[in-house]
Amino acid sequence: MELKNKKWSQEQFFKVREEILNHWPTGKDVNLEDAAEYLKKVPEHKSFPAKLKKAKEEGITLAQPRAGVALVEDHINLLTYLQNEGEADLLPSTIDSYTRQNRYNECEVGLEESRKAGRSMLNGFPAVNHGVEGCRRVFEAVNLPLQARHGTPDARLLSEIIHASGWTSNEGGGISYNIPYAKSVSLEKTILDWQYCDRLAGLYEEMGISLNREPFGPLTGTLVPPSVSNAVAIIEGLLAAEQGVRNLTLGYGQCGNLVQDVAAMRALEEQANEYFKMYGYDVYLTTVFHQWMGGFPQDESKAFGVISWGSATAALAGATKVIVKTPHEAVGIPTKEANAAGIKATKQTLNLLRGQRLPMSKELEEEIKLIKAETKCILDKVFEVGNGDLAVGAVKAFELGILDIPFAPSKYNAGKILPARDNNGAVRILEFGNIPFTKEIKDFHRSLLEARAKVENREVGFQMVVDDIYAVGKGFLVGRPN
Ligand SMILES: CC[C@H]1O[C@@H](n2cnc3c(N)ncnc32)[C@H](O)[C@@H]1O
Repeated sequence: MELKNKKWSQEQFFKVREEILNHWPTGKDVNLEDAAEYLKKVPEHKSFPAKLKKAKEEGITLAQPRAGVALVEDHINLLTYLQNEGEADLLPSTIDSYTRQNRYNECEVGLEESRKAGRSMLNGFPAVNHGVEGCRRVFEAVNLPLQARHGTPDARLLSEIIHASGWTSNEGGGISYNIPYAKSVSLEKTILDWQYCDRLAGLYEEMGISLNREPFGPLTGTLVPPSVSNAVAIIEGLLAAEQGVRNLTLGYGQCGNLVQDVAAMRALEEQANEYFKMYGYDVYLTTVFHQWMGGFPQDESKAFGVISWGSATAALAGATKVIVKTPHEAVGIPTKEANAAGIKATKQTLNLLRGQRLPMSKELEEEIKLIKAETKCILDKVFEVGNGDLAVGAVKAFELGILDIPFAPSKYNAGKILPARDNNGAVRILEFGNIPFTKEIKDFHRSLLEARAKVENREVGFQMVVDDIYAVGKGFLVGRPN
């Protein structure tokens, strides 16, 4: 099928659907009419769109952890603990790495090993192998909305199964679940495959069932400049809207400087809404702020400092939702206790800051303007190289380095862009590659990096990037020279 940013016909969709439901035996248990009936019975308090809308109207920030283990019963115990002890507002099921690569055979092995070992031998919940039956058991056991969180380039079967199971939100996108997650999967394929996932959500919308879609905002989560991640978020939002998605959460990964992070969230929401309006999409938009996605301190007390700073920033930015980290972030998959502790620390901070927003200031206003201007430079070029087609333009933009994500593993990513922090810790750009910013914007970034270099009595250069990558793990924001 030729890639273009056009809503799939039902014929196109059902033709592909026949094939993907055969990718694993559990696919045969997915029945659209049965799924629609099941979804129509989802109560408000277990619907992602409903709960997000309520939070946005009340001006509060919801807390959502990541969590996933191999066996259904253990996963139910984990989610129930995070709901009752952790006081989570929304629940995930973080899907395991084999499922993300469609390696369902390995999931079977991991499930068997988990039963034998009495603990999870997978790094997440293998939803495809558990199928609708297992995923519905999870959904019926909890009392909060449930979302699939993963990193799956081809999530077509996974999306069919989780939505048929009452899970009213799905994370991911054709760019955001490819470039940071895969090495050699073509963008044409993943953008097409995610058009399928969005068209599925659109189909349910047409049946009167609202489902939430959440592109993965942070991307590599390593010093990603706000305008770069905002551009990708808006592109994925527009691609989803074209397939009939009506309820979107666009996201951003914390960089660490308060004014820049609040500006990024404000710019994202305002600019995304401008584009939805410009292209005539009726989208209900909410936002998600991811607590620091880079290297974490090993020390758990210091980790709580990072978690609380991310929570405070999310609240002051007025994010609809914040994704929670845990004090085990530096070591691996958290215990349920550590996961719950991360949520409770987050909610304590959110509650202390309830109703507060970072006041407008000259600094904040300028940062919002800068991020919007940069994002517009990128999006204008994406449309141009795609001759007006956003899907084609996105693929071309990566080929030309117009879209370029720092430290991404994908061979389709140019990898020429190099970020570094300025003296206040805001993420700026040291090497632009082919990112199409104006000379004025490039000079502005350079001047800020020169100012830092002067303070640190060193040259602007790659060592700053290296120092910044390790800084937070060492307890600082800016990687100062020794
Ligand atoms: C996007 C990466 C984030 O997802 C987290 N993560 C990945 N798998 C799991 C998991 N199974 N349980 C809890 N957190 C998880 C990981 O710690 C990191 O913060």
